[in-house]
Amino acid sequence: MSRLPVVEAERYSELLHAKAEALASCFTPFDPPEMEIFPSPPMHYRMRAEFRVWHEGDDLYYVMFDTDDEALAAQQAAQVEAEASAASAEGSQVQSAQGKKKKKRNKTRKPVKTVRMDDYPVASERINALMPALLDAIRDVPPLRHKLFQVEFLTTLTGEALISLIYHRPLDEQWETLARQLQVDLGVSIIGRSRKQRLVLDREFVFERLTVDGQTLTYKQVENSFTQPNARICESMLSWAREVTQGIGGDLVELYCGAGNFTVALAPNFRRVLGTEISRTSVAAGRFNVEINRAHNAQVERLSAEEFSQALANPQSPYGQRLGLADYTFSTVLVDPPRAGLDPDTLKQVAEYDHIVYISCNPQTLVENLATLTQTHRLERLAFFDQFPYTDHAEAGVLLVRRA
Ligand SMILES: C[S@@+](CC[C@H](N)C(=O)[O-])C[C@H]1O[C@@H](n2cnc3c(N)ncnc32)[C@H](O)[C@@H]1O
Repeated sequence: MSRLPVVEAERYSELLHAKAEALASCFTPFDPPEMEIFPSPPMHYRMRAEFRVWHEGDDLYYVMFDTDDEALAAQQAAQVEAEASAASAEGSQVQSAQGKKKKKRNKTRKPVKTVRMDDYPVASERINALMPALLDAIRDVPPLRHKLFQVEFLTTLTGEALISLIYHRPLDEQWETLARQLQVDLGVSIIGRSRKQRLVLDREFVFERLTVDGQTLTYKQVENSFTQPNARICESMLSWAREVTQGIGGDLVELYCGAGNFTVALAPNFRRVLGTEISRTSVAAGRFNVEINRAHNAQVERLSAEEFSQALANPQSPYGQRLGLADYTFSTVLVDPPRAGLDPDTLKQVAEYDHIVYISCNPQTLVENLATLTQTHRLERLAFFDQFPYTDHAEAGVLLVRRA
């Protein structure tokens, strides 16, 4: 099966409803309410995309890997990286003994299935415009194309764009001078990366503006850190979460809060909000986003979900005191974990709140966690957000309320 989404805009509605039906059937053991369905735009919905760069003689183009096997995809990535590195040693017809050895080893691996990507209809229009423009601008400029093996695009609804160029060689002053000109020519910000090197020429972030329930929220999104890929679906998720928590009051704790995506949007519904997150970069962006959106009742702290469970169990511990846990009265928890879902301690802790909002990018682990949570809580709201059209992946949201 193909991992790469194939856009079939005219069939989008049919595919959406088939996926919704399959998803809804996962929740039947939990006596669910009717599932709310939030469609994506049928095209140009992904605000970020990354491609490998394939060098072929004087030409270069983007490729992606097409397999449903994650391990194979990772292996292919490593293989193509090695090959791209060898191929981009342009002009050199002499292969090193090491290079020959590498090539021989690769022959024993499964064949790489790479797909040439001249455009990417699921990605934003800005990414589609930048894809050929970037290649045209660097094709005949050896210092910019030499050993370039990956390109990452991060764009926004407001039209901002940041491009990361990733190399198998150290970046020097000549690269920097030419990349600075490239920024101007393309109207983007550029970051150059190679082993142990990260050159931020202008800035390492973009500003996204999302409309939530008629209100515009501004989010700093930093390169190479988590952001919801589908901006319109993100707006739907934020509006839904705001609606289902309206009138609850009390305090909200959020685990896995990233750069404060939900923290900022839900702050008006609560007396105070505490967002927690493990990534240093996301925590810094989260604090910035709290400030810029004047969510003065919210704070973002760096700690893992596991550490938070420990702190909550002992509010007088150093962590508990630093967070001021004794001053909170949490009525609600919002979790938005990675695909693995909640670890056993976090699951136990989450069951302690009267209201649970669970946003999940993996229905399988959500269902596993619901088997525990529905022993104490009833499933009050259920939503399907089509974050990843034309794939089997589904994003779901549930509201659980403690049983009387
Ligand atoms: C699916 S993302 C959600 C981020 C955020 N809610 C949003 O909407 O952008 C999951 C987040 O969990 C963070 N994370 C992963 N493992 C964690 C852990 N054990 N404790 C706390 N945060 C974790 C990741 O850094 C990532 O930001």
